[in-house]
Amino acid sequence: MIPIHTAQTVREAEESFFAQQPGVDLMQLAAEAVAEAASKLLEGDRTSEGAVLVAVGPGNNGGDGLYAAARLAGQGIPVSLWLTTGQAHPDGLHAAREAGCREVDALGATELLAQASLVIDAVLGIGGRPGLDSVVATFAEQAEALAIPVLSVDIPSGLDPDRGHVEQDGFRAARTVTFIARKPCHVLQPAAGRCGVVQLEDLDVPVATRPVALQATPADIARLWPVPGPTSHKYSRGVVGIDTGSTRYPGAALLGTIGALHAGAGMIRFVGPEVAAQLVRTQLPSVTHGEGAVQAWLLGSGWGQTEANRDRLAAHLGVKTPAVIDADALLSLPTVVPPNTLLTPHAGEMSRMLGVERAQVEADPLTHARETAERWQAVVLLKGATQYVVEPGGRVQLAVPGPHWSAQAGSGDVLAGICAALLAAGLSAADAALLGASVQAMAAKRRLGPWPPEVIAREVAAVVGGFDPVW
Ligand SMILES: NC(=O)C1=CN([C@@H]2O[C@H](COP(=O)(O)OP(=O)(O)OC[C@H]3O[C@@H](n4cnc5c(N)ncnc54)[C@H](O)[C@@H]3O)[C@@H](O)[C@H]2O)[C@@H](O)CC1
Ligand SMILES: [K+]
Repeated sequence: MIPIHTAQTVREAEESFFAQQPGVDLMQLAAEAVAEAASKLLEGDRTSEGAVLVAVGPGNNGGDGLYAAARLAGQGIPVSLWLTTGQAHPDGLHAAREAGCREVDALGATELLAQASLVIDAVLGIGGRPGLDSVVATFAEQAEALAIPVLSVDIPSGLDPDRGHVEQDGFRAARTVTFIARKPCHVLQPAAGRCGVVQLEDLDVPVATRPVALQATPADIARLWPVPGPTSHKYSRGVVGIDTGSTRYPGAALLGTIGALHAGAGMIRFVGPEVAAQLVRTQLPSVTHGEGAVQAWLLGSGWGQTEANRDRLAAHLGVKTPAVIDADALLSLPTVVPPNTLLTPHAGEMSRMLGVERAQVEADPLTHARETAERWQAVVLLKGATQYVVEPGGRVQLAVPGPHWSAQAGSGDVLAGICAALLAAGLSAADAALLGASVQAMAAKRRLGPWPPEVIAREVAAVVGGFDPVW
């Protein structure tokens, strides 16, 4: 799991490091890493005038950029500096001038762009207020329009380091070299999409504070997956009870059942409406029909918004079996849900659950996911380009990210089914959510393109097969 830290936490780590080791110059270490990354991006194209154009802001982020500029100029690479506010880190500026960097103004920077091989974005880092001055914003847009690679120092300037929300257009980096720890903007969409490849340089500065979130990696998912052993049987692997679908939406029932089956459910009992049951029967012969003991319920997908939802939900929740509650059922929740319940809303559903606008959830998903988890004392999987697993008490985990092709009808139905299979296998709701969302993303990555959700669901089985240590 990759720890994600806020700008404040990173600052505190830096301060206590300085207190203990005052002789270490972190800015030089940062600049060295930036210069090395720049050299790699240049790929030998160092001849054109203004090969590297460094946009320099007034603070230490600009300082990193200036010392990196000095290093590159020292290697004989032509480097131009644009001091975006006219102010700059004094020692860094001195070093860059000494090394032979030349200075341009805003107009000169724009003119040079067409010939530049690389832009280093050292305007603002973790000390910046979100947003860019309009001249810098225009420059960033032009760099993107001309497809000039951008190397961002610490964060693409103008982003809020602690959020995934993007206020305005700005730099779109090919690579971001960040320091000490990854910040939320590096992993939360849509901001993460502006960072390009994120390269972490920890500078040997330890961070003692609890991370704000943990980002899962494919290796974490493989390690945590409940692979069956020699004593496993269908009941021990977990029986999933599925009550999903309606006359209007029978397909949702089939998709969730396909999801559960391909994620390794030991057995499935389908108890949804007959129209959905018929569909499942013809497509999935291993699914059984009718009531019986189950280890987890899958509820809500494709119910439609009807008065009957509250009773349909209550009929299953009464027995305190763990449950995945999805889609329309999320709007009929009782005030208390059984332990190990997983709620799987997207932003629109979460906004209705909380009685706020969808835009508010999208602008600050984490706060709203936390509020949802606290209100129902249940684990929440907030679906979207970034998939947040939030527990009551505040622990936040982020699923392995996947391609944006998955933003399609039916993905959520499949995902709920995958999570239900994991819940039935005995995982906690948080692990079921993290593994479920991650494995679907990993499957979508293997099947890149606009494949329908049931195809991605079948690919899940292939991904899970790779987790088996025996074969
Ligand atoms: N804290 C750390 O761990 C380390 C920090 N380093 C660098 O230092 C950076 C942080 O430096 P600073 O704290 O000086 O902050 P920044 O360099 O990010 O920006 C602060 C400066 O920009 C001005 N400013 C803020 N928002 C603005 C806006 N929207 N438009 C125009 N000007 C604005 C402020 O008045 C201030 O002068 C990091 O991002 C990183 O690049 C590295 O040198 C190494 C380690
Ligand atoms: K920057």
